[in-house]
Amino acid sequence: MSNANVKNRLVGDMPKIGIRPAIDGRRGGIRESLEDVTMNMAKAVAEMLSSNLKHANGLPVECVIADTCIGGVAEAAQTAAKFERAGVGVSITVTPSWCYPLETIDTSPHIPKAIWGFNGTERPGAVYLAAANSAHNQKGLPVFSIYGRDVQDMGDGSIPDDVQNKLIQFAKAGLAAASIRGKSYLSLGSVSMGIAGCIADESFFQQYLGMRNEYVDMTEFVRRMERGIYDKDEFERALKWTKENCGEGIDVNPEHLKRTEDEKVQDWETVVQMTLIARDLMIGNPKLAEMGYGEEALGHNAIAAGFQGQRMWTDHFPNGDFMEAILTSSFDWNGIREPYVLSTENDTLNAVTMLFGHLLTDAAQIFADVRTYWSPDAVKRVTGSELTGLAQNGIIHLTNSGPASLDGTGRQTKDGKPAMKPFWEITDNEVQECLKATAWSPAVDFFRGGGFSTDYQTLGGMPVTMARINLVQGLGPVLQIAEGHTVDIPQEIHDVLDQRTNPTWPTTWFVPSLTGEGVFSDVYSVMNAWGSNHCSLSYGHIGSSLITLASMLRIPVSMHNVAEESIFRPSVWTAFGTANQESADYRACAQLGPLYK
Ligand SMILES: C[C@H](O)[C@@H](O)[C@@H](O)C(=O)CO
Ligand SMILES: [Mn+2]
Repeated sequence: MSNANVKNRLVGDMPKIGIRPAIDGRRGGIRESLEDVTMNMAKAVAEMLSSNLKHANGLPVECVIADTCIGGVAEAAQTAAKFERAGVGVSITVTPSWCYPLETIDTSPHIPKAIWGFNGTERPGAVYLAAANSAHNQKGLPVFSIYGRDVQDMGDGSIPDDVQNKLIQFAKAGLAAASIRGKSYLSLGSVSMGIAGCIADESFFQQYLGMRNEYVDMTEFVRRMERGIYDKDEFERALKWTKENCGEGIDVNPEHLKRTEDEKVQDWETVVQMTLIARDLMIGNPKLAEMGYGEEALGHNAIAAGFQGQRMWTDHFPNGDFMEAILTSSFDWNGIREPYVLSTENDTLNAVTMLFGHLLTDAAQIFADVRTYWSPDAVKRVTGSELTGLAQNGIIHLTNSGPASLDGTGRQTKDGKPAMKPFWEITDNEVQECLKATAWSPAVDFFRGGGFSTDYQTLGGMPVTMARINLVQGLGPVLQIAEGHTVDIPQEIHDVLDQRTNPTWPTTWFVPSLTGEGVFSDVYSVMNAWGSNHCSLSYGHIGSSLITLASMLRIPVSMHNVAEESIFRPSVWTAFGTANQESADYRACAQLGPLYK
């Protein structure tokens, strides 16, 4: 595998989970009686988390345990220093006993925090938990409170399932926040066709995500193409792979607009070069240093990027569809690898949503235009046929204007059902199936400079979550979430609807799960309430994890269909009201303000 295509991070560079065993500091009996049981809780949590979690780049998740139990402020400070040296990004305090809250809690302002207070009664771990929660809340340092449902015996070293689930959900979201912090968003170009989501709002990136904004003009692609600033060997390999694996689809253009065969040959070379160049711009490439381009070799430390494309680029050059589709997929000519987060039309807000989804699921995301709500009546009128099954209440046509990750074909499987998986679970055979399910159609009239769009139909039956961050003046960022499923519809219906829309683009038919309440009372209302033209689609029902991450970053959730019992936010949220959680969420986020302000 080429060095260039590995996201060049080592285990040591990844944020760690810091585990803090807190203890009653009284010597002469109490502390001594608790040392082992407390440290063993820390070890059990570390073991459980590192065996259940990986970073999205495939590296193992490491836990760092405090050198001693924390009985007072001196040990709390020693632990904070150790964690800082070790690069801890998330902290979990565990205890089976009473301890002194203000002296033992983690007071670092930027690290997401949780406390597991053992549900036992020999020593009052839950009393500590409640007192520590109140200390955190009084100090404006939100903490996730974890308290098992059933009483355990003091000597019971196991972690109950409900506690495990909360620890995992908290740790995964906390690691996502910590992995984003300090990275860049790279705008390749600027605002596409007046789409507001393309505005890189620096305060949002800096204060809510802890990120930098980087900008490269699209002329940089021209410079690197014309001067050959890319790995030529890799280019030859990539082009060969592309010719062998990326079959050309139908050319639906009228004769006078069709690109000639010679132009198409040239276009393939251009789009493959663009793919190499965009990746190098994001993460750098040591090969470029060998070629004498030391500055270019470094890249922009970008964990996410977007390509403006339309219109300045696409009016003249081949479009970015191949580049966006391949980079956001879990494989290319170098083999199976972590997908890149690269947004179409440089929609920065959709890129951030994709980044959340990627870091929470470890898998590729589908970037989509939220194109059309097809009611059962409208479908009947234009096709003469009825929607049935999951599709019977209408369907939402998710179809990006050209590219989408090939994982979005749904040709990977989990337990025999369509899925989008972390790259380390994907097989060579599944890669072939994704490639076979995709045709690369010559771009239509919107794209005067040519290019090849990703034409596929997502298989039905995948549980998925549609999400989107919107920015609202005076309010800041808000997150929308709709869990649901991809659906198969009869091919004759698909063909009519696809033909009427654009037969060269990827299609996902989506049905949100209806709850009977608010905007989730019908499919139309979900579409009608969507806050922008784009969404990101993640595999699985991850609304609850998205809500946990959003609460860490103080982004309120403006709509969701997640069951109340699976919502997990810092304990201070309950102080903002318990009867109406949506309203409490807005007020908690507003009061706390962005994490990195
Ligand atoms: C081809 C068109 O310009 C599309 O790119 C446009 O409809 C969009 O996707 C807008 O988000
Ligand atoms: Mn679009």
